[in-house]
Amino acid sequence: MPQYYDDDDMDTDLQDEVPEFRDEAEFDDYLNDEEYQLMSEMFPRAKKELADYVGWDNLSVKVTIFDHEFNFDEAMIELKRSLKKKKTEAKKQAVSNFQQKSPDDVVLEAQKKAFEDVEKTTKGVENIKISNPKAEDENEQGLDEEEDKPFVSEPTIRTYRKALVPTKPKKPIDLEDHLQHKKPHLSFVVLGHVDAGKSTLMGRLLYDVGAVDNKLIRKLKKESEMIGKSSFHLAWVMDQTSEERNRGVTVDICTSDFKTKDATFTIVDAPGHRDFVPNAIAGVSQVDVAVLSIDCSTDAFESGFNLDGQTKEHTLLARSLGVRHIVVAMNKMDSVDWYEGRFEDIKFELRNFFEDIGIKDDQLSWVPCSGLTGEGVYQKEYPMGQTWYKGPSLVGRLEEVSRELQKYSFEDISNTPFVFSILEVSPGSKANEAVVSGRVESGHIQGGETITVFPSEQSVLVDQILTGNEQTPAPVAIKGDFVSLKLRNAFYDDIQGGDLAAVVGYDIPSAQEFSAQILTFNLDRPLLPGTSFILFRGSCEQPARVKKLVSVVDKSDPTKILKKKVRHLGSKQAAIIEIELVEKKRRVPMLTFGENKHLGRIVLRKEGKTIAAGVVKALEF
Ligand SMILES: Nc1nc2c(ncn2[C@@H]2O[C@H](COP(=O)(O)OP(=O)(O)OP(=O)(O)O)[C@@H](O)[C@H]2O)c(=O)[nH]1
Repeated sequence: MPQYYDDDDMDTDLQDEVPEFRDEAEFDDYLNDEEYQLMSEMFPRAKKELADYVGWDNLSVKVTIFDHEFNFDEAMIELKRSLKKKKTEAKKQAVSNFQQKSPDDVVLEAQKKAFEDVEKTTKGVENIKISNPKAEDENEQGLDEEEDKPFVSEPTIRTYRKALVPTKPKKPIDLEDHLQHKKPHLSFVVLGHVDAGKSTLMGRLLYDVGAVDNKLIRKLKKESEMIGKSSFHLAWVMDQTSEERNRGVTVDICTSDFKTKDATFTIVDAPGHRDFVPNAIAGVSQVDVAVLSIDCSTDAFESGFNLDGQTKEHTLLARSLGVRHIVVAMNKMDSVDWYEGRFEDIKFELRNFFEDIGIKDDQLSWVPCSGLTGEGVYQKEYPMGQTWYKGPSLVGRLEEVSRELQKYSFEDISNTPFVFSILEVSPGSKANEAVVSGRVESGHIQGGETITVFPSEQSVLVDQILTGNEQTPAPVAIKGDFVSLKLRNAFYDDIQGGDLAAVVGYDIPSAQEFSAQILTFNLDRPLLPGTSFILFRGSCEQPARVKKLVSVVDKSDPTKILKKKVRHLGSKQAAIIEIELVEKKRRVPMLTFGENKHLGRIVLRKEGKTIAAGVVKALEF
């Protein structure tokens, strides 16, 4: 059984339960339609009113409102009488935190922009006619559920002649021999709270492994000293070395490659908004490993981890999207004099959370380090005072993980069809050329082979494979590699970030509707048929809505149906649902989880919050 369902509880304060009902969902079910409607209106108001109180949970609040026959004021008086007010200290901290721009604000802003950008992103697809201007207007309105009506008409797509017969590589290689001699390759994303030191850590890492030269460092140091923030020069390295990509979709991903004696690496980064959750999703969905930067300085962990839960959300997403290993960089240890107690306390708390969401100990590594001073990052020795940690440095651990994860299976790579996720497309030097960059999702490809790009279904010739920051030609690209493919016979206009490509003979269908197995997160409002949300699949994000709630299933055994005829879904329920994409200007190529473990994963977000994660079960049921 897939292991992606979990029993997480993001809000530790909200755990007490009233005995008559096992959970909130059971209570919601008990209400009749009229009561349910009233509760949906009152409950969000009640939550707002109780924001300064501790010790309540969703169920007890709902039951109290119910017991008071929906007399809101009376219910509030009773609840407040029985609850404790938050301590002033905690409140002060929360106030100062919320004075900053919250990640959700950033998300909402960006999602609004995403909708405004819909036209821009589809520009260049001149062959698609939009024959419902009303729907276009509606779509620009943004996130309002009412506005997310599907377009009535189907798009008209230019048709291409799809190749049916594969072409042979120009210079065939001995794949088995190649795999035996190839250094393992690992792609990873860096996650963590705002100011957790992610950029500084990656800058230090790239500098220490020799991926950036002294000249650049000197230049950045001078620039950062000029603004009185000399420590920032390391944080700027990542932006300078990343190959910035303007992919015409709503999130940007850039990659930085580096190599050591034992392995090659790709850092997948989302510049501009490193703490912007949709970017984190896009980044996480491209990688096997996440480096989670934790700020170990005094009090920082407590505010970052417990208050706004961003570290928690990132981690939960990493797990939902199938990340196989998390290296926890216990960062800024220099600021607490490498005190072992601090390391252990934070590790203890984090470990409990990881356990709760189903991440096992052998999927985790813990490395004390300092991005600023460099100890624990690559080869710089720990200071004298640090005698308690004997393990590898951050890079050393990443090398080990790359070996553990990338035990190449010749059969797997040679027998599975080549599938490629396109992140960016740019025109080539000639009229019928295009260069697509992205990740090999399965199989392998060589120059001279023909592939088909979906959804346009144009068959194109792979002229050259280019890899690394320098874009040097390579004889082959295999599963997990980040490469650029120089294509011939391509209509550049009709390829976009989010498209998929596959070897001739392997068709990738486009779906407007599909069924999915999901697990809901903590919900403010129940998920109903018609609820609109943003669907994330890899780097692709699309407005979508719930078409039908099919069944509630057992979390630990999703084949076990607990309930049919579902009217709504509450928090932390596992369910089978039907999803409909409402943006019909361009079709979306989809693969099920059974066909591809990476591309078959989805995340559902609404109003800046992740509401569910899951897998695609079947297309066009
Ligand atoms: N003492 C100490 N300070 C650090 C370390 N790493 C980063 N900092 C400081 O922490 C602050 C944030 O560092 P960044 O690298 O910008 O953090 P970030 O997570 O990339 O920040 P955002 O991109 O804003 O999310 C800066 O003032 C850094 O100088 C470290 O290892 N030790």
